[in-house]
Parts: sequence; structure tokens; C-alpha cells
Amino acid sequence: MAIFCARRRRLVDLVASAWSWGSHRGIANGHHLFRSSGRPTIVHKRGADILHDPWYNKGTALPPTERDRLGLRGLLPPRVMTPQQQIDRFMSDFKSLERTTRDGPRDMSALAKWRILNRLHDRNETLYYKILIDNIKNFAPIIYTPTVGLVCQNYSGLFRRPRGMYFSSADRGEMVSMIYNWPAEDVDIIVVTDGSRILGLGDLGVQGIGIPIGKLDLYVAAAGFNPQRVLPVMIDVGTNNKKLLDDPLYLGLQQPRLEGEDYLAVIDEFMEGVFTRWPHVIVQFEDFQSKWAFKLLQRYRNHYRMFNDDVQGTAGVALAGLFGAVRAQGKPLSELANAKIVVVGAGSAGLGVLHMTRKAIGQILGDKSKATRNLYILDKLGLVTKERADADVDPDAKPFARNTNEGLREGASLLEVVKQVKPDMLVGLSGVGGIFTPEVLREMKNADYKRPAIFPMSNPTMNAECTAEEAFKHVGDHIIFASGSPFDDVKLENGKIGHVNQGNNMYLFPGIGLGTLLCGARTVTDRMLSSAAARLASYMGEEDVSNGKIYPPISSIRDISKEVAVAVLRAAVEEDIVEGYRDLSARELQQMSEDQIREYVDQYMWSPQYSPLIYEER
Ligand SMILES: NC(=O)c1ccc[n+]([C@@H]2O[C@H](COP(=O)([O-])OP(=O)(O)OC[C@H]3O[C@@H](n4cnc5c(N)ncnc54)[C@H](O)[C@@H]3O)[C@@H](O)[C@H]2O)c1
Ligand SMILES: O=C(O)C[C@H](O)C(=O)O
Ligand SMILES: [Mg+2]
Repeated sequence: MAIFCARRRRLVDLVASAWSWGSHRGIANGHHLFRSSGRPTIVHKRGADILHDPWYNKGTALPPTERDRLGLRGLLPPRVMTPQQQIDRFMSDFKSLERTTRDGPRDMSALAKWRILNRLHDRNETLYYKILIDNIKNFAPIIYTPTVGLVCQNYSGLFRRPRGMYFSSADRGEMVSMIYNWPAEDVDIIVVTDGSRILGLGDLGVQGIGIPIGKLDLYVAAAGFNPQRVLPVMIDVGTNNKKLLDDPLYLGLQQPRLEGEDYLAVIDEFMEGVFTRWPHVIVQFEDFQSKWAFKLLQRYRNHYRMFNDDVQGTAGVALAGLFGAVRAQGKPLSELANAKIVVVGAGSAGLGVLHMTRKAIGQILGDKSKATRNLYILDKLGLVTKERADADVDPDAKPFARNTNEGLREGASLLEVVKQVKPDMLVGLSGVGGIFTPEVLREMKNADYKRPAIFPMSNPTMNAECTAEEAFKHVGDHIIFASGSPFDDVKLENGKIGHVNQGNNMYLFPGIGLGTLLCGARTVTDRMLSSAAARLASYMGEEDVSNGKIYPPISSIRDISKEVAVAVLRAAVEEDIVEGYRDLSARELQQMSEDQIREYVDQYMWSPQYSPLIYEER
């Protein structure tokens, strides 16, 4: 009884103090709204529980001392806003609904749909994922590309409840302890970005957090990761985006990006921290600008369980698509070695694709030295040749530099290259919308392939190198088409349908993560990645491929992710780098047949279902 009374009184006090907070401050005008009454409010919660409690939550206005005292550090964007700034941010977002956005009303309705889904995500995760899985074709373009790009561009306005963790340069020396603020005991997968190259939209600073959130939604929906064990992370090392630096309502640190050793020290500390708390976690790097994407991959890939999705995931998906295009000609896969392939864009994605393609061709030919003879790469300065000054070329692009005595000058334009080379496959990973102009596309009619491959893979939609309509119109009805963001199928003049594939790394990363998790591979190796790509390449049957369908429909993403996971897991077992997972030892994994592995993966995959809730006192 005494305990009951004491508890009851605490509850009464608590409600009273919370109410006084509300009544003292709530009636006053905006300026006084948040002025301290001098009387503290006693809370019996810490960490994320405070953020989820509308009585106590102050959101981005929580001062640093309170964040430290209450275990909140890292659970909010690093910048502390004033109450007035919070009001301004809310009002500006509210009014933005009335403003016409760049792409007109379509964008507005996409953002409105995102808000509705986001609110459900915050209220009821089980229902959210059930609805997402059941409607993946309609909702993937909202929670993922293209709408997620628009969301990131507007994130400072859209931000409501924090999701994930934020680390900044101001947290150096503190990160290991901050990581313990994350409320879940176990984390299986982290998607981390520094916001420096969000899709093809450039440096969006802290607002890039939308990308890890969207990618993890697919980990859950496509690969059955448990949503309680995923963690989106933003490492805010500043931004070089002038608009954000000048925006008083921007949520991130308003300072130029860290560079050099200072930058590396922050990322190193983050990696040490997360692997200290969760030694078996997988870290997916996402949307880092190229200059860091490659360096960080080399720095960590042999020590930590990590991979870079833009470099490695994209490479696997594109290679599977190139093989699909070869199959669609009715040719054997080994014919990839004779296909003329032009890649536009020499960043993390374009170079990742070419390196993996070179490796595959080298294996076909049994001679690595001849593997680049039909490969071409262009960057913003045009065709990369051996005459390019060292300072102007990424060292990773050098193996693909052409000799100028082949008749193409250094820096040749895409049109010149296409005219001269007559490529069979044209891959766009430049982030430059419309760069596959009608003239370029018309030249693709001269390919040796009767069904040239046109892959405008840049995201979001407005950054695609061409639209599906344009490709079918200017090249012809028989092309093999794949774009990074979704387009509708095209109605052709002959009454038939031009099939649109979505060539996006979403077909691989969820399965790569799942396969790695379920075997406890120590690292993510090239062999695991190429097995993933090979499985995707063989997924579609001959009939579909001959109808131009080289990638699965998104409605089967759960099945393809499972198949990719099986392939990844088997490759890791064959390489003898597995440690086992939970009760399953490495030895047991080694003894499993492919069907047993498939069943194991299938049983593990989380499905959204309500389970009975039982109260237990701590
Ligand atoms: N479909 C997918 O799964 C997928 C995966 C990863 C990246 N992407 C997309 O690929 C694009 C590039 O990503 P990234 O990480 O390589 O970016 P990045 O910024 O590292 O590289 C862009 C490259 O394009 C080149 N470029 C710029 N303007 C050009 C022009 N006018 N002509 C030719 N080349 C030009 C740049 O020099 C650079 O080499 C983005 O839009 C991204 O969304 C798609
Ligand atoms: O996010 C995507 O849709 C694919 C890819 O990772 C990208 O950066 O564009
Ligand atoms: Mg990406």
C-alpha cells in the first residue's frame, strides 16, 4: 500500500509538474513560451523514452547539458535550435505546402504521401512494414528513390521525430559512450552516410539522413531484417552546400566539411565505437562522395564487416544487367567480353561498375590484360584517355583510359564517343539529367547489337540521363532499358509495350546484408559480392529476358533478396570465413545443403505480425 501511495504521489506530482509546464508556458506568447519557469520538471525517464513522450520532448531545443544528463547525445541532430527557430521551422514547413515546388503538384503529393507513411512509421512499426511489404511497388518510390531525394532536400522542414543516431566532429572522444545511448541492445545492420553525395543531388549535409532510413526500410521489407535491430546513422562533418550554410533553419553543423586526417579521425572513431558495442554488426556505407567512398572502403574492408553500396552493390546490379542484355540478344554470357560498353560518370558508381565488369571479362577471357579493350569511361571532362593529366583523373579510372591513337581525342564528348565507338551498351552514372540527348540516343541505333542496352541509372528521376519514353522513341522498340529510378512501361507505336526495368542496387544490398549476417562472415569479400551478382543475373527465365525483362519486378524483391542471401552465405562458407550465427556454428553451416540454407534464411526473415504483449517488471 505504501509503495502504491508513493508511486501514486510521484505520478500525481509528475502530472502536476508537467501540467504546470504546459499551463505556465503554453498560454504565454511565442517568445515566452519556453522561458524557464525556474522550477525543474522531474522526469523518470531517460534517452529515447523522453523523445517519444510529448509531455517532455523538446526535440532539437534540448540543450547540450540535458542531452548529456539524460543520455540523449547522438539521438538528435547535433545543432541545438532555439524555441523560436523551432516555431519558424514548423511554420515554414507548413507554408511550404502552399508554395509551388520546382516539379509542381506531383512533388507535393509525393511528399504528402511520404508524410503519411512517416507518421505511421512513428506510430506503429509492425503495421507500417506490413503495409510497405504488401504495397512495395507503390510505396518504394515514396520511401526510396525518387521521393526520398525530395525528402532529403526538404528534411530540415520535414523533421519531426528523430530516427537513428547523429555523430559530429564535436563528438570526438565521446562516440564510444554515445553509442550506448541507442536504446536497442543489439543492432544487426547500420547504414551510415556523411551526406556528401545524396543520390545525384550533391551535398545535402545532415539532411542526407533520409537515405539511411530509406535503405533500412528496404532491409526490413525486402530482406526481413528485424526493425528493432537496424540503425540509420548520419555523421555530420559539416557541409559545403552554401544554401544550407546560410539557412538559419538548417539542422546540421554550419561549418565547411572536415577534410584529411580530421575527417578520417571522426569516421575511425565511429567505426571503433560501433564495433566495440556490437562486434557482429554490418556497416553499409552509403552516398559518400567518391573521394572518400573508395578510400574508406580500402581502409576498412579487411578489418570490419562492411561494404559500400554505391561502389559494390551498384557494380553487382549493373553487371547482372549487362549479362541480362547479352542474354536478351540470344548470345551466351561469354559474349560480354565482346560487347562495347560506354560508362558515363567516373565516380564511385561508374568506376565500381567498370572494375567489376573488367574482372568478369578477365575471367571469361582468361586474360586480365585484354579485359578493358571494349570499355570506355567519360567524366565531366569527357572521354578519359591516357593523355589526361594526373591531377584531373581518378587513379581508379586509369585502367580504362583509352589511347588517343584509336581516333578519339582526350575529352571527346559523349556524342563523339558514341558516333565513333558504336557501343552496344550505354550506362549512365553521372548524376546529370538528360545527358543522353536525342542525338546521342539516335546514334545508338548503329550498335552491332540488334537490341542495344540503354541504362540511365542516375537517381532520382530528374537526374536520369534520359527518360524511358525518350530511349524507346529515339533508339527503337527493341532496346533493353533499365533506369535507377522507376519509370512506367512505355506504350509503343506498334501497340506493344516497351518494358522498363529498374536497375537499382536495391536488388542486392538487402540480400548481401542478410547473407552476411546469417553466417557471421568476418568481412564482405569480392567473391560474396560476385556470387550475389551472379544470382541476380540468373534470376530471370529465358522467356522474360527475351521480352526485355532483365531484372525481377519489385514485387518479388523479398524472394530475390532471399536468393541473394543464400548465394552470399554459400560463397562465404566456401571461402571459410564464417563464424556462425547465434546457435548455429560455422561447422553446421558448412554441412548444410543449398536447400537447407534456403530454408534457414527463409525461417529467419522477419515478417510483420502482432505478437502477444506480456508485462514484466524490470
Ligand atoms: N541505380 C543505382 O543503383 C545507383 C547506384 C549508385 C549511384 N547511382 C547514381 O549514380 C550517380 C553518380 O553517383 P556517384 O557516386 O558515382 O557520383 P559521383 O559524384 O562520385 O560521380 C559522378 C561522375 O559523373 C561525372 N560527370 C559529371 N558531369 C558529367 C558530364 N556532363 N558528363 C559525363 N560525366 C559527368 C563526374 O565527373 C563524376 O565522375 C548518382 O546520380 C547516383 O544516384 C545509381
Ligand atoms: O539510392 C538509390 O536509389 C540507389 C543508389 O544508392 C544511389 O545512390 O542512387
Ligand atoms: Mg546510394
